[in-house]
Amino acid sequence: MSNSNRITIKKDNEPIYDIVIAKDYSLLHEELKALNLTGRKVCIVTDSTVSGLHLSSLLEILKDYAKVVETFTFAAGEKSKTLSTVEKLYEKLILSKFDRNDMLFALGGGVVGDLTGYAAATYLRGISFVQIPTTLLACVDSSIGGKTGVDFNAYKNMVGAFHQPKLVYINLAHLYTLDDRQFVNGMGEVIKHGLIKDVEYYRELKDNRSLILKREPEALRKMVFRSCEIKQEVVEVDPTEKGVRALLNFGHTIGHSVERCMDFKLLHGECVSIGMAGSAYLSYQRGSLTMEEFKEIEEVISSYQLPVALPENCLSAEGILEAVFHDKKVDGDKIKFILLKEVGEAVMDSTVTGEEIRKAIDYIMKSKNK
Ligand SMILES: NC(=O)c1ccc[n+]([C@@H]2O[C@H](COP(=O)([O-])OP(=O)(O)OC[C@H]3O[C@@H](n4cnc5c(N)ncnc54)[C@H](O)[C@@H]3O)[C@@H](O)[C@H]2O)c1
Ligand SMILES: O=C(O)C(=O)C[C@@H](O)[C@H](O)[C@H](O)COP(=O)(O)O
Ligand SMILES: [Zn+2]
Repeated sequence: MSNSNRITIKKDNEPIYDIVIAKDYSLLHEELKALNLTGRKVCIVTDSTVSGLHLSSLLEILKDYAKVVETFTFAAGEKSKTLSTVEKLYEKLILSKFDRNDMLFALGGGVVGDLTGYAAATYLRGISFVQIPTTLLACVDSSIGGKTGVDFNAYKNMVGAFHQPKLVYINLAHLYTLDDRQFVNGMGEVIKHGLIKDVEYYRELKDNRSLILKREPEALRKMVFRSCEIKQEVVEVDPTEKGVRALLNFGHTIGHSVERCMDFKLLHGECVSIGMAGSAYLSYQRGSLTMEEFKEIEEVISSYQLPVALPENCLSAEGILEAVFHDKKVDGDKIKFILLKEVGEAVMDSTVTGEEIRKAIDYIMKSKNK
């Protein structure tokens, strides 16, 4: 794995933005100079938890580069990822007279990043934004690739836009204030990367579990770097999800539905983990995975203390199936379902029937968390 600390995301071979992976904020200064914020206003958007932990250090740095530094803080959690929070942010930007040359900084997890990106995509028909992800999930997944948006009527990411950041700056020090549940939540997306794209990486995740769970600095840096590379490989080829980008949705069709049906009491990475177990079951039923491979996937997910089964007696299979057909992968009366062709290679399949998905849901309802 690379010792580099930079990944450049390109479009048609032209660089569009960098992901910088650092142990602190020391590399941010050069990046801010390059963004040329002189005379500009910036607004740091963050949530109520991150603001108490990490806002002041970023604020102090930005004050040296921008004319005005505003902050906008909203209540932490998925339930804030709505148009009404975006409206409050628009109000703040209008009152502070933000113009098209001013910039937003998303400091937080995927909720902050998705919401800030959407506000940036739509305010004045589009202003620039920077991603400073502070959860593992946001570092390896949501801050990269320009998918922005909010939930609507509790349906996930129903309103959104593709809008690429100017920079993704990962300060790995932030990952040490995450509690264990939030840390392993991000491992759901990391394991997904191995399963869909890189069997060797999946095996490393299996073998290096104790170092990763301890957040040993070099193991963490390497893992974040490799996951960012995998996300890069996919989003560069297909930035607006016309094709292969859909593979990043492995586990999400069922996962998003579980998130909604659980009223967001389970976290995104936890629901994706349950969804991956269901989708791996379907891949096994279709004959592309052996029983041993399928069981190993469940074991690897469980070994990170992530769920592979639904909590007992709390959901109806019908309700989950109904919400599956409202997710964004519906194409007429078909659903673009992501299966594993083999461990380390995902494939999109539009022939998966409602009956098959129902069987997978029944499986994750009846199976037990290990
Ligand atoms: N755009 C994309 O490509 C993409 C990809 C994956 C997930 N997502 C979205 O991302 C969201 C999930 O992201 P998330 O798991 O980061 O959730 P989140 O943003 O809600 O963060 C999780 C919790 O951790 C807290 N937190 C954040 N950083 C912290 C830190 N350094 N120390 C202590 N606490 C911290 C937050 O306050 C929050 O309570 C979902 O809405 C999901 O749909 C988007
Ligand atoms: O970047 C992508 O593309 C992904 O699908 C990454 C997912 O992990 C992420 O949860 C994404 O927000 C889901 O996209 P959606 O289009 O199904 O809402
Ligand atoms: Zn996801």
